[in-house]
Amino acid sequence: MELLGRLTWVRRSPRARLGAPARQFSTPRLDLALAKTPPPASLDANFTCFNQNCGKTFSLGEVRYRCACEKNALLDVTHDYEKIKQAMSPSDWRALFDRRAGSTLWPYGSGVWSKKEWILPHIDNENIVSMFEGNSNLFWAERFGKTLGLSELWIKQCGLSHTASFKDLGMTVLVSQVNHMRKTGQAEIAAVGCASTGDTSAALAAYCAAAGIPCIVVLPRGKITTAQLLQPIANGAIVLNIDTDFDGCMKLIQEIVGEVPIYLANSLNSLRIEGQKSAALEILQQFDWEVPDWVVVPSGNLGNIYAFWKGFNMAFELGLVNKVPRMVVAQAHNANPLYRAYRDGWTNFAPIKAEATVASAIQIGDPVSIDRAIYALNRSDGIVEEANEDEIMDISARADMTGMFTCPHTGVGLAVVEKLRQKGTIDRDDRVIVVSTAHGLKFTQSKVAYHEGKLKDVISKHANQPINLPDKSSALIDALRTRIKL
Ligand SMILES: Cc1ncc(COP(=O)(O)O)c(C=O)c1O
Ligand SMILES: N[C@@H](CCOP(=O)(O)O)C(=O)O
Repeated sequence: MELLGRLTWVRRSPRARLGAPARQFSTPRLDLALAKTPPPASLDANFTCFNQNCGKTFSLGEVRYRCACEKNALLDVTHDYEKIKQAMSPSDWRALFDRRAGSTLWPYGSGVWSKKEWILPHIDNENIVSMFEGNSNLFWAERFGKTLGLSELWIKQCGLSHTASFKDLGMTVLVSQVNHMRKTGQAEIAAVGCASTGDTSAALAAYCAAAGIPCIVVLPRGKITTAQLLQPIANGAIVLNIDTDFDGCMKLIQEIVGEVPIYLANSLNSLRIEGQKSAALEILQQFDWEVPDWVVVPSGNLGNIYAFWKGFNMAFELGLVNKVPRMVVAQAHNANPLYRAYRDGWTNFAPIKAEATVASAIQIGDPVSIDRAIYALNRSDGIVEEANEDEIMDISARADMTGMFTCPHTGVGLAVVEKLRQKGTIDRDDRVIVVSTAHGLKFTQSKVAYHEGKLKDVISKHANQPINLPDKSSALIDALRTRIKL
């Protein structure tokens, strides 16, 4: 059945304006009933060992984060691609996802649950914990792109979300599965817990509060922002401040979930990946299923780069697109274990002691998803690049002066794009997506310090200080004359 539909929220890409043919759509809207299409009964998903030679599988109803094999490998949520292909044609899947996203059809309006069949097909809709996550803005940074010599620089604003970071995407899936397991008696789970640099904890606290499930967050004391600390406090989570760094917190949470019935919510748990991969499918939808050339992801624990690749690759394997983009991991120089391994030709990966960085959420030296990240980079002709503190804050300030309000992690991504453009790795007309992983309003401390010229290792070349004046119009005009031609 060929389905026709009007994409109500696809932007006409610059290529269309530049004369390249953009796909024309018919005007009739898809039948509303289509969007409510129940998942084909045969679709399901399982945990599978990430080690390709193992083959062990486990029910998603099990409390399990790693395989039982001798490698104790991570897991991956796997779907039966043949059954998905048999269920509907690629064009029908595209049309179904397009019709649902952004609608008020529970739970399908969510950017994640509009792809339910590709994420958690088995879960009862009433057990889904969703706050309309996803459907984030894909912003054409036309003016700033020109300063970098790019005609198609786009920002996927995953930080425009319920808790102001991309973590909501994975958390809706994980907390929904926990809710489902508790409601169906599949497992005794007293609470859900995570270690965090501040965004995972914020997302977990919000979704647990929405579900009425107890939440525990383990945080590196003094190393997260005020906004990040306030979120789990406000959502009623048990907030444990530990005198260590994130890597120390990650070690602790893994120890306690092995001893008491607390369910682990870090992206070591592959359920998180399933939700986060939906942002890749959204990018394809927003470009009318055209595949971008580059996707740049600021990275720390390395779950998100794999999630994005997995989303693009699922669409490719299932015939909805004809390729995957080149993936780029962007790291802060002060927390760059993957960059070091890449620079040394993948000969050896060694955890490091991550140093303080303005990109505080990626101050991670011992990433749990190292194998996943390398797997994704090897299958997308991927690149790893880094940016130092001055490069991060300088380009953040330049981007902000074109209307953005970047978090420092977005700054890492932009700085890496600038480097790759300057090297000629990225061409002028390549379509480049930088994933903005959080909202700048969660990270104001570093921005304030930048404009006050108080950041270590940073020259505030674009500092913009407020002018304090008496309440006299003449004083204001005099001050303005020093700034603009009147
Ligand atoms: C704002 C922000 N950006 C980027 C990242 C990196 O994502 P990942 O840990 O999946 O590499 C994180 C968390 O780790 C984050 O909180
Ligand atoms: N930046 C993350 C660190 C943990 O990453 P996760 O993928 O394990 O959740 C955070 O915000 O805590």
